[in-house]
Amino acid sequence: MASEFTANKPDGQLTARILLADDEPRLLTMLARLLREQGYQVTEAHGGKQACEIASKEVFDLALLDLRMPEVDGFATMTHLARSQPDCGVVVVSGESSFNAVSQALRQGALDYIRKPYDPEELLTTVARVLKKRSLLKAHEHIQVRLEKSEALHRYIVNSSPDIVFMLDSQGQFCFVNSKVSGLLGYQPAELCGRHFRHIIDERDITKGIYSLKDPTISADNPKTLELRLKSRGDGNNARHFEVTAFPIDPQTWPHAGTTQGNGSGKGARYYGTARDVTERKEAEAFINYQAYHDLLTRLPNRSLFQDRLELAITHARRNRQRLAVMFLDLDRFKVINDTLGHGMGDQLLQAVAQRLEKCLRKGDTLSRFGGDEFTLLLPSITDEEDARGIAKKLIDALRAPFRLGDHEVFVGVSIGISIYPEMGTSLDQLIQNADIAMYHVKASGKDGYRFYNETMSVDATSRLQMERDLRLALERNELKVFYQPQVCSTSDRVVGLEALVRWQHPERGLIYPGEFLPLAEETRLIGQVSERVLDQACQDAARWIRAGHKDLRLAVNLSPVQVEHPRFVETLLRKVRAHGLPTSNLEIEITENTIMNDLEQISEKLRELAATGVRIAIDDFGTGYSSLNYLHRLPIHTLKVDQSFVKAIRGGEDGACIVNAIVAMAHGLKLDIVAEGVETNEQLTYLRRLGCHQVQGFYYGPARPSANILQSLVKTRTAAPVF
Ligand SMILES: Nc1nc2c(ncn2[C@@H]2O[C@@H]3COP(=O)(O)O[C@H]4[C@@H](O)[C@H](n5cnc6c(=O)[nH]c(N)nc65)O[C@@H]4COP(=O)(O)O[C@H]3[C@H]2O)c(=O)[nH]1
Repeated sequence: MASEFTANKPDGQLTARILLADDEPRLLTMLARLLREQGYQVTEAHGGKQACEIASKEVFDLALLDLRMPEVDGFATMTHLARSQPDCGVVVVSGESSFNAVSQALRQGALDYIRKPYDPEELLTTVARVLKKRSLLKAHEHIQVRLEKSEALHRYIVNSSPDIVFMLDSQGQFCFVNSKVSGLLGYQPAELCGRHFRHIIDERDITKGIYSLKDPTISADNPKTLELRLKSRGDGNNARHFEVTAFPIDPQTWPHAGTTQGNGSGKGARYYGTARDVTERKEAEAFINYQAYHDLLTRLPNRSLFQDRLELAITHARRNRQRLAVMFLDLDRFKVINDTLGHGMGDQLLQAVAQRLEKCLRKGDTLSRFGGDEFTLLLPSITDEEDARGIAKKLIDALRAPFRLGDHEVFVGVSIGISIYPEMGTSLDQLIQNADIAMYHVKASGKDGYRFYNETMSVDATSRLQMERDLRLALERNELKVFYQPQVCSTSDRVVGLEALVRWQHPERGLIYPGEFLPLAEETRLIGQVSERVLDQACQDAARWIRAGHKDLRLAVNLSPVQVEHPRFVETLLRKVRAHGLPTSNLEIEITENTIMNDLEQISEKLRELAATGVRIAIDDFGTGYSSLNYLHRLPIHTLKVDQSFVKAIRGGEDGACIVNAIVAMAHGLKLDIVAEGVETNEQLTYLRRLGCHQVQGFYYGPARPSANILQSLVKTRTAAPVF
């Protein structure tokens, strides 16, 4: 039970409550009067027994007790008071002056001893002193309790902080660290106290950490904030990122007393600091940064990072008079695979390609994904072109083996253009652009190879761009026309078929032949639109001629690989043919061996589907490609078209003639029709007739003509003169 001085007198003096216990009524009354005169609140007890009873009900600040009292003496009363009112002070006022009695009273807790008869002045002085002492003690206790509460609150706040809070001594050793360190890094505060702070800093940041505290400009008003990696306990590799703020503290201002509880007392502290875990933020920043400079699919540097590195490499090469190489790589057949097998497979393929390419490179080289199926490569220090040539060959070889994508095995090639600093460009843009131009020349000349840039290529590139623009316009303005070349029966001279051949009626350049614009159309994917136009027009024209009475007329249409490899090729083709009312049995599609071999499995299925509807299939330019007997009998092929280069060789027993012989024999053996292309002379015609090649096509019978000229030629038969 706490005893408080409950009221103040008007003059501000405390009014203490005093219990008097004496068995002599006269002395009791005198003492009570004396004390009351001083303003104290006095309660009188006649003997120890009554004192104990009163003390059980009322609260006192001080008890003045006689020792010798009947029934319950002063010692017993003290014992009772100590139990019931431990805060009540006791002063003994007794005639008993033996040493034993006095010392026992003091041992039992009496604060002072006044011997009877007492000097009133002396008694009042003692009472006032004891009360004052009691009051000071109470105040001290009160402050102590508040301090403890406050310290507990602060400790709670510090330990609940989301940050590590620490203090270091002048040597940089921990003298306090909050318990957050255990959750974030796994250390117990007690094991860190006394250890140097470098103990928890990642090796890479130790110098930075140590020098930061030595900075003469840091102060409480100007704390030092820096990012440090701190090691987790027991796992040096697993560092986390912290934003550490630290500043020196004036030791005079720091209360040195305190409990330790394992965290350290902060004694001797010279620096105070906090460490905020910013690992997640750093990781997010690192990821954003990575994303900004990398291609997430292949994990290769992206265009921006490549350009940064190239810029640096150029500066370095210029300063050291060195050379460097930039390569522009474009995959061959990627678009077809991507369209046919889907983008998921396409992505897998790009990843696999990137891995294979990377294996060919040295540390310091930068391979980047430039976009789509384009990659760029920087070789920062090469001695001469031979170095670049060696790498280019290695890259081409690396992609030669087939790639396994699910159940499919696919082949991709790569076309590589190379520019060398300083001979083939001195700036970033020039080097990349020239490598790109060189790459296009590889594509134009048959793909899967490499070329170094030279100045004549730029002219081509400019005209190529112009042509691409023109071709788009041509599609819009309907400048593409379909011409037809007859396929004639060599024995009857009757026109049995017409081959549709596209022409571009250019407003300025006149008639342009497909050899000039189809490769570009293939590269730029415009081939899809070009082919649709031709197919539409040709089906429409042929259907009209068939309706006009030429019901056996065969229409031969060339198809590009891009068309055939398209996933919905069969469906699209049949829809068009039927839309124009052309019987499928009157249509023959011409495809090259290379188109078939690009993906034998897929394409044979499509050809079977088409053949089942009556569409005929012809192999164009036969003899110039694989000429594999293996696929001939596995596919629904109706016609072989002998390439005109072999027909041209029918001149007095050249090898070409032998090839024609072989092809015709093979076609007979396989029961296939055969059409010889490029027949220009009577000699060739006679030779082919004798060989049993009954269908021919060529300038001998006339070139391809516009549709307006066709109908009349269909009714004519010829003996010696051309059809057209
Ligand atoms: N020297 C000579 N040449 C002759 C003779 N008879 C015909 N030619 C030419 O030989 C080519 C035959 O067509 P191809 O082998 O299918 O070769 C075609 C074909 O592969 C492609 N092509 C033409 N039109 C189309 C089309 O609409 N779509 C697709 N995908 N390709 C086409 O372009 C190639 C070239 O077509 P063209 O320039 O029209 O050239 C045609 C034709 O004009 C001759 O007696 N002597």
